[in-house]
Amino acid sequence: MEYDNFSHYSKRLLSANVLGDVYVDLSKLKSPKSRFMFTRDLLLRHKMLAQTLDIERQYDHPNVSTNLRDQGNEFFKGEKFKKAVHMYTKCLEGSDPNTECYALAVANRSAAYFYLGLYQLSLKDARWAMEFNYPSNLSHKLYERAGNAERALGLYGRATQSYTECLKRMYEGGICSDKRKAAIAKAVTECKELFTKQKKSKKVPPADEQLVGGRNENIPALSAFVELRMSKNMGRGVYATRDINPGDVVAIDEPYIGGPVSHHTDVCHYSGCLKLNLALIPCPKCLLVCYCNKDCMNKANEEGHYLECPIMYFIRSTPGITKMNELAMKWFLKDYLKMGLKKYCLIVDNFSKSKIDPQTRGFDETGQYKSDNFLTAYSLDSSENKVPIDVLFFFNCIAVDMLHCLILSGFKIPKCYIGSVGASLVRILIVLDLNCRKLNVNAPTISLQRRRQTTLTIALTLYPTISLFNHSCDPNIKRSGELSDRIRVMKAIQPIPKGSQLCSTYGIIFRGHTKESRQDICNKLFYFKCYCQPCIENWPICHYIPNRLSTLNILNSNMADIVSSECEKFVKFMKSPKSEDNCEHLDYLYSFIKLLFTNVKRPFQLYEDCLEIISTMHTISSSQLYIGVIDID
Ligand SMILES: C[S@@+](CC[C@H](N)C(=O)[O-])C[C@H]1O[C@@H](n2cnc3c(N)ncnc32)[C@H](O)[C@@H]1O
Repeated sequence: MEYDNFSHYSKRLLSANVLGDVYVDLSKLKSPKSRFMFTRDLLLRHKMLAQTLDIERQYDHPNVSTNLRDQGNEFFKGEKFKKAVHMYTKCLEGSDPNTECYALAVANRSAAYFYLGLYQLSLKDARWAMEFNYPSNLSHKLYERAGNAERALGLYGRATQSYTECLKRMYEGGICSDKRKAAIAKAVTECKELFTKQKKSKKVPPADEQLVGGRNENIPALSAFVELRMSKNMGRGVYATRDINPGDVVAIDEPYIGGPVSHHTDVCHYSGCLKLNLALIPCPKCLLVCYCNKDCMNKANEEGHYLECPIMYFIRSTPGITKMNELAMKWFLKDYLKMGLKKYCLIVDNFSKSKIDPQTRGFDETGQYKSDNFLTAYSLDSSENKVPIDVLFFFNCIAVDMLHCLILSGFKIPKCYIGSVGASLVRILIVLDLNCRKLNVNAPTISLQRRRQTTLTIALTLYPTISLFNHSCDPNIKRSGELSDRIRVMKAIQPIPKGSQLCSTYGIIFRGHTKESRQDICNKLFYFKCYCQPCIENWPICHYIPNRLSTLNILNSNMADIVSSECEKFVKFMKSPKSEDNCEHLDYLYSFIKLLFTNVKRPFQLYEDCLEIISTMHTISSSQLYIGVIDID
């Protein structure tokens, strides 16, 4: 099963001999609220919920921590930096983060990392130490170290700021020699110069992308050249109202909610930021979420982190996909704070009672579909009635567990609202599961290889407008631009004639998987039978795709010679070394794919090759960005 610890709740019920009835009873209940309350009663009755939020955290005696740190210091003096890091880490594992010893050990480890040449780790620890109880009269040392690490990483803008802060603190403390101050002042000047030089040599960033034809009147994140239409097999979908060309921008969407995909990822936890940053600072209370800076931290608190903070540890121990559970709680708290409990419950209750029109789902009363609107996100596909009963029960249990912890932490919720909030959490979990976790092909990503074949998802993000696109195993639109950006730009990668549907891929394309395995994936992950062209026509996979022109695949015999000579040119193009200038190549590739689109029957190998090159060229490598992004603008 693809959810972690899926049998967490069912196993315990099974041992109490009640599980068999549970699924039957649950499936008889028609309203989400009654299902939630049923599950809650069950878990309470079988004492499966936490009694208290007190964590029995045993710290070492302060003497033990100090001793470990001293041992680390000895290794450090002897220039045995690896051993020093090991000792400081041991000290940190047993120390109370509220003590000076903890802050000193983090700071010392930062120094050891620096000497090992592990500048990113050194920087991270220096920033962490600043957030804890590091003696303020010594704080200039941390800023100097941060500056040194940033300088070594080529982050001259950040280094200038750190050295300047160091100098300021040296003067305030009045303890450093003039010689030391002069050295730091020199570092400030040098980094400033390097930063100016670096800025000048940086390539001009790509121009801001614009939606082709401007914004859509009713769906502002989509192009004016598309509209929503219903189809029997796919429900709602996005269709072209004019011919759309490869390279045209068809959607620019912002996430409704988002968070790092794992706590090991260097991504800011604040939903409105989600930037990569090698020197994130932790929330000083829970230490479990990290931010770029105080500004992001404050904004996240305004959106509800202060309410989830006391239960962060417990959410992290819930089964399922912890990061998704976290995101669900974050989503609820954000909207609870925006609307207040009464209004929130009224809205979610009305939603669950009303008959949903599949065509206008997610549009507001003024006829707008906006990605920043609660009901737009809340009404995204949740495959009503298709989610298996065991999965539905599992999500209900998680929602019960999380809400129970929230209440234990002091969150006030009148009894009459428990069912509404709980049921809304279940819906949020399912919407997130289907539209952001499994559909993470659109999520912010970094490349692990220069050619971007392998990427790593760094954040879970819910894009309400992009979620309107149906899936095709032969997508004609794809994400483009910087892959790590939280703002997602979708571009056409093939010609899309007026009246055709715009489809992205949910992660599978026909070239790599047989029809059976594609259908299997769509069914298992998204609960639908795929009705895209390659599935209906059973297109062959990769090595069976025709790679020669013949009377069988030339659609227009008058064009045969031109197509044939252009194909020869394209083969030469593929073999030739490429310059860095993508734009120059893209114009050529767009014209070639358009020629094949109208004249050759698909699938055809050169068409598929051209398509792949276009998709790759539309995205910007972020391997450099992983470092560069944290420098100042
Ligand atoms: C993210 S939503 C896409 C928008 C959705 N059609 C709507 O009405 O809002 C995903 C759902 O669309 C439908 N869908 C998407 N691609 C499909 C395909 N290739 N074949 C059949 N149904 C599809 C399935 O019902 C799936 O659960």
